[in-house]
Amino acid sequence: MSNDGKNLADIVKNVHRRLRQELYKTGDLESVWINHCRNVPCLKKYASSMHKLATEHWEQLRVSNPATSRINWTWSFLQYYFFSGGLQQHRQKSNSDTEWPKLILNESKVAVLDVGSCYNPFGEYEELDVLSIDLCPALESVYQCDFLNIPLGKTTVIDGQSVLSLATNQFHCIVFSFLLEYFPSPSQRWTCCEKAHLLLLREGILIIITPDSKAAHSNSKVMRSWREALSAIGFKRIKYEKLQHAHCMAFRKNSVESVLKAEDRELLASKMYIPQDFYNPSDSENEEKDEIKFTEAELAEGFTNLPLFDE
Ligand SMILES: C[S@@+](CC[C@H](N)C(=O)[O-])C[C@H]1O[C@@H](n2cnc3c(N)ncnc32)[C@H](O)[C@@H]1O
Repeated sequence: MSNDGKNLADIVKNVHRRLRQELYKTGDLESVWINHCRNVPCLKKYASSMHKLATEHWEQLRVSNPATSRINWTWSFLQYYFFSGGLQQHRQKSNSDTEWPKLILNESKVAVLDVGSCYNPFGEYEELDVLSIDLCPALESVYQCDFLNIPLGKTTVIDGQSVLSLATNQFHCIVFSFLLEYFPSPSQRWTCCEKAHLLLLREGILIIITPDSKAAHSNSKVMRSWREALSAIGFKRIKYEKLQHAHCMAFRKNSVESVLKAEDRELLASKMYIPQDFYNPSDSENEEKDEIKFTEAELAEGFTNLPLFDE
């Protein structure tokens, strides 16, 4: 990978790392997140670096080897599920008699919410009606919105370039592409997944893509833990594939509502961990304190192996 690509990937990874360090130092998740959202120069630098990294460097790889692309993977899954009988197959398997949402029949478009979109990579597909949102958009086609704190209600309200609220039971698909590992805490990842469940129509799809250049099995316990947590919300994993640089997963919203007790929610939220959550560079004993064991290499790198970075 070129030096330019490495520098851009470093900018992105350093923001993730700094958030984790701040949380470790203060233990105050709310203040860490508020301060981060106020740091506009940092958010803007991240947005332009991520945009450039994806469109100038990863795009080359997508052209030369389409099977490595998270965008292609997502599109081909959505084609299968919404236009080639996948939905009906899974409906039969789950013995559901739910009627197919009218929106699809009327407009022939899949309503997609792309969270943490950055540069609207799914805007290129005519069959998708995409609402792209980001904490700090890189392009005007993406609306500003902090998904962690956005109110959910009866209608989606957009004011200028910002989304002020999102309507529940509205979307056929929600995409978290390289989003969840941005957050320093499992509870924030869990909040995102719970919100996705409320926003999706029944039988809708949550796509989760998380970067990892290692072999599939090396982080299989992490992926299994996520699957268990999501299952408790009412999501069934119906597709998993390890691409060269990412885990790609499709979860189907099976149940309409999930009633979870506060203590269960806390336990389930902790299942949305990533290896770096356990890593503290200044305390080598930290690993010993945690129930879940990782090797030194896993702790140091974890999911921070962004595509192309280690080539
Ligand atoms: C690694 S980038 C991924 C960009 C794009 N989805 C892709 O696959 O290339 C993560 C993005 O998530 C955005 N993000 C982080 N927290 C967010 C939040 N709470 N609400 C909305 N977007 C958020 C960041 O601003 C950043 O653009």
